[in-house]
This record gives sequence, structure tokens and C-alpha cells, in this order.
Amino acid sequence: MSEAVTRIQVGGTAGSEPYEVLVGRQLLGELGGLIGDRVKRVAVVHPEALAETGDALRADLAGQGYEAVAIQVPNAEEAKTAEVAAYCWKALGQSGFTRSDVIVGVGGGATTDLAGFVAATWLRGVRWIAVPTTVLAMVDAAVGGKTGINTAEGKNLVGSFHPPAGVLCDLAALDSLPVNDYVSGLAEIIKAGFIADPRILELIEADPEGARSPAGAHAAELIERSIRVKAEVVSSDLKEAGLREILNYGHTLAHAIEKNERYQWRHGAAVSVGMHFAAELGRLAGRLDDATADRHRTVLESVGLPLHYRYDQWPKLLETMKVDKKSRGDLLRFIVLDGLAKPTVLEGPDPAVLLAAYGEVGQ
Ligand SMILES: NC(=O)c1ccc[n+]([C@@H]2O[C@H](COP(=O)([O-])OP(=O)(O)OC[C@H]3O[C@@H](n4cnc5c(N)ncnc54)[C@H](O)[C@@H]3O)[C@@H](O)[C@H]2O)c1
Ligand SMILES: O=C(O)C(=O)C[C@@H](O)[C@H](O)[C@H](O)COP(=O)(O)O
Ligand SMILES: [Zn+2]
Repeated sequence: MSEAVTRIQVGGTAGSEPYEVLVGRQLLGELGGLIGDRVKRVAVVHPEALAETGDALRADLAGQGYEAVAIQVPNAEEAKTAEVAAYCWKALGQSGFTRSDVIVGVGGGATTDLAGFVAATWLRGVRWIAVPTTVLAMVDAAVGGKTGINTAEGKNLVGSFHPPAGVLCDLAALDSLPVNDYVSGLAEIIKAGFIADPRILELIEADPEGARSPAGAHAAELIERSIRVKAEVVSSDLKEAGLREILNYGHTLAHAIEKNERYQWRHGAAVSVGMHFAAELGRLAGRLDDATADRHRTVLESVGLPLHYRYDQWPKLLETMKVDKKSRGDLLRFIVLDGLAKPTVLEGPDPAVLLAAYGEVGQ
């Protein structure tokens, strides 16, 4: 018997094309319908770790009559570089890829960010479909159309808003995901809990061990709730004119840590430390109550996410945070909470408050 498929609508307002995020099992049969029958070529962009999946998908699409090519890219952040994007552009050029052809990005958030960026830039924009295979990519990266690559100066500094034509979250893909990568994705789920849907936090607090596994009793509910948070926000503010900034909760420090670690830390681990910092910043700025700030520590720690980073790195982190995309001129801006599920912007915090907040995080 086939399991139920959940369909979550994204976009369709503010001038963006609507699309659906499908969550279920054995969803790859949906791919042909999403690609469409007037398409000649399909490029399947996948990481080394998913070489078999990428090739099976290519063969399946070839069997359906498409001219299908697989483009293998490095795992994780190694893929989010100008060099790898150029390698993909070369492969598309050599395949004769036109504006009516389609890119399929299969993999974690790093792969879907890259595949979406290549789709946004090739011929000034071709359609693309996301097939996220990590929990983080399902709940966050593949939804909402932020695509991009890193540069030596910082995380995601080059990119474009280019929403996919559809997102297929096949939960079966999570079975092969290493536990550390699964747990890293929980950081974005917990983020969705703090900024918008506290039920997420309750589900994790009730069974932190279960939350660490795709076999956990609430895995599908946690994933679907988080996708709904993201879908609602990006549907009303695709280009981050205002509301969408709340999805950046914890990310100002997180991106600086990732750069400092030369992108060897998982994004979710950095976001966990970044949310701990944002909670302390909110508390010390007089916005957030002690209980909600403390709740960050307990829930993040309960699933095995990190809370701390090197104290001596603060000057470098502060310098990197100045080129965060939320900054305006010399004004540093952070997302903090006024209370549970009440995200807001804190502009130009007192440097002494910033340092004191980092004092709780650094060790
Ligand atoms: N565009 C957005 O809105 C957005 C949102 C959140 C995060 N991101 C980006 O997403 C990236 C992080 O994504 P991530 O956490 O998915 O990490 P990732 O893409 O780096 O994947 C982690 C590792 O798991 C491997 N992998 C992927 N799927 C697998 C599977 N099913 N089984 C076994 N191995 C698998 C990958 O090849 C990689 O080595 C960061 O670059 C972050 O900036 C983007
Ligand atoms: O979708 C968004 O908007 C987010 O901020 C989601 C984040 O989880 C994600 O990591 C995003 O890539 C960060 O965007 P950036 O603009 O700060 O690079
Ligand atoms: Zn993120």
C-alpha cells in the first residue's frame, strides 16, 4: 500500500510562481510530471556521496525519453564554489542545454544551493527541481529559492533568488544519512520552533532521543511543521524585504563560524551555536525572558547540538559579521526574540552587550 503524500504549497503571491513541496516515500515517480513532456534535456546534479542515486535517476530519466546527463559535484560545502559552478556551466554547454531544459538538484543543502544557483545563472535562468536528501535540505535549503555559493570572504555571498518548480522530499533518503548530519538538520527545525511553531519544541523535548533519528515517532511531523513555517514566510516575502529575515535567526554568528572553520563545520552545528548566541543577545538586550533563553540551551543540548565556540576568535567573528547580508552600511543587525515565537530585529547593539553575549558562548 502506498503511503500518504503531504503537499505544501509555496509562493503564488508577491509575483512568484507557485510550487509544491511533496513529503512522503517513493516520490521519484513524480519527477517526470514535474519536469514536463516538452523538455528535451535534464541535468541531474548530485554529490559524490550519492553517485549511485544520481546515476539511477539519470538512467530512469533516459528511459522516459529525456536526454539525461549526470553532473557529479563534490560533497558538502566543497561544491559551493565558483569553480564548481563553472564546471557545471561547462557540462551544460557541452550538452547543448537550452532555456526549455531542466536541472534536478539531488542532495543536501549544499548541492541544492549550487544546483539552484547554476539554474539561476545558466542562460539567465532555467527551471530546476529540488530533490533534497538531508533533513536540513528538506526543511529549509530546498524550499524558498535562496540559491548561492560561498566566497573566500564569506558564506553565500554570491547568489540569486530563483525558486524551484517543485520539491520532492523522499523520507526514505534519510535512512542512509549519518546521524551527525541528521542532527545538524535539527538545528533548523529547532529554529522554526523558536521563531514560529513552539509545538516543534514540545515534540523534541518530549523525546529528544527519538528526534535524533528518521525512525523517530515524530520525524515526519517535525519535518512537515518546519516546511510549513518556511513556506509561509517565503510565500509572503520571497526576496527578504522584511519578514523573511526571521529565517536568519542564529545565522549571523553561524556564518562567521563557518567561514572561520573554512566551511568544515556543518551548517546546522554552526546555527546551533548561533542560536545560543542570539538567545543570550536577546536576553542581555532586555528583550527575551530568562526561561526562553535557557530553553535554547536545554533543547539544543538534548539532541546533541553544540552550544559553544572558541572565545579567542571573537574579533575575527565580529569582523566577518559586518558583511552579513542583513547589515546596512556599518549597522550590524541581528534577529532576536521578544519572546517565544516573536522574532524581531535588533539593530546596532551596544558592542559591550555583544561581547557579553559571546561571553556565554565562547570557551
Ligand atoms: N538556500 C537556503 O535557504 C538554505 C537554508 C539552509 C541551509 N542552506 C545551506 O545548506 C547547506 C547545508 O546543507 P546540509 O546540512 O544538507 O549539508 P550538505 O549538503 O553539506 O550534506 C551533508 C553531507 O551529506 C551527504 N549526503 C546528502 N544526502 C545524503 C544521504 N541521503 N545519505 C548519505 N549522505 C548524504 C552530502 O553529500 C554531504 O557530504 C549549507 O551550505 C547551508 O548554507 C541553504
Ligand atoms: O531562507 C532564508 O531566508 C534563510 O535565511 C534560511 C537559512 O536557514 C539559510 O541558511 C540561508 O541560506 C541563509 O541565507 P543568507 O541570506 O544569510 O545567506
Ligand atoms: Zn540555515
